[in-house]
Amino acid sequence: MIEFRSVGKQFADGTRALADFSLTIPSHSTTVLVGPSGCGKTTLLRSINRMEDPTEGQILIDDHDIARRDPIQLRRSIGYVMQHAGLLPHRRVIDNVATQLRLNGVPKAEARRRSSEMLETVGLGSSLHRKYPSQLSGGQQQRVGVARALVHDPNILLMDEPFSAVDPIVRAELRDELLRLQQELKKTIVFVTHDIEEAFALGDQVVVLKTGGEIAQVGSPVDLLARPAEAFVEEFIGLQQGGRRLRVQDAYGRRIVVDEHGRPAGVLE
Ligand SMILES: Nc1ncnc2c1ncn2[C@@H]1O[C@H](COP(=O)(O)OP(=O)(O)OP(=O)(O)O)[C@@H](O)[C@H]1O
Repeated sequence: MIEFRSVGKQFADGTRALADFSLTIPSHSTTVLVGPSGCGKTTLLRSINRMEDPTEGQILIDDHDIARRDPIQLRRSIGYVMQHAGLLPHRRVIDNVATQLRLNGVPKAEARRRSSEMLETVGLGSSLHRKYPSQLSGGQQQRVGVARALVHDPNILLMDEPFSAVDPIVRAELRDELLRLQQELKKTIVFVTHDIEEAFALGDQVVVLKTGGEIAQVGSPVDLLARPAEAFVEEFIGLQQGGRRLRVQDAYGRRIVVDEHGRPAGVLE
């Protein structure tokens, strides 16, 4: 469990990103932080592995205050995936992944074996392992980024808009792949996005943020749709524009679901 207790963050230039932010992130499930640009999502994420330190309040992982942990040790114990995979261009795919283990003191042969297995797990076959990152597609590079983040078997995986730089089809593929992986691995995932569809697809818990890191609502996708806490949430999840209002129409004896424009969206079983 990750717990934010009255966390505040003011940057050196005086910008206040967070004030009195409190949230509990349960273990073994996916929490998505979603909100408009600049609302503090990345700052929240980076404060979990101490890439940023709060200026007020506390963050606890399994009841231990992370301010007391060595930041480098902490960072190495947590998986982190960024928007651009951030791979080392002069290193082969397998070595990009293995580096993570080598830093944690795993011998070279074992590091390569485990890296190879993890690359297979994220859907990258052995023919790609000895290539360089520039020889891979954007989606494949992101998969390497995920493999690198998971290879040392961290309990926590932080993902900062990991799929936003790839095209929509690959993005959907990566999203489905993450759902599959998570069913198997049951990590504590904290996922940042400004895309509400992605938040609904991935999140067990979705946190809708407003500017200044203020929480508009925390709940499951069903909670947000059925009981939006305020107009901001309704608008953010697309209820006000009517985009999520579906209706049932009868056609040829079957019940067809249509959207607000009357376009068919599916069949009701
Ligand atoms: N190093 C910094 N120095 C000063 N201000 C910063 C710094 N990093 C972020 N900020 C500011 O803090 C606020 C929150 O930024 P953050 O990157 O956490 O937002 P975000 O929700 O992740 O945005 P986006 O969706 O655009 O990535 C913004 O106002 C931003 O300009």
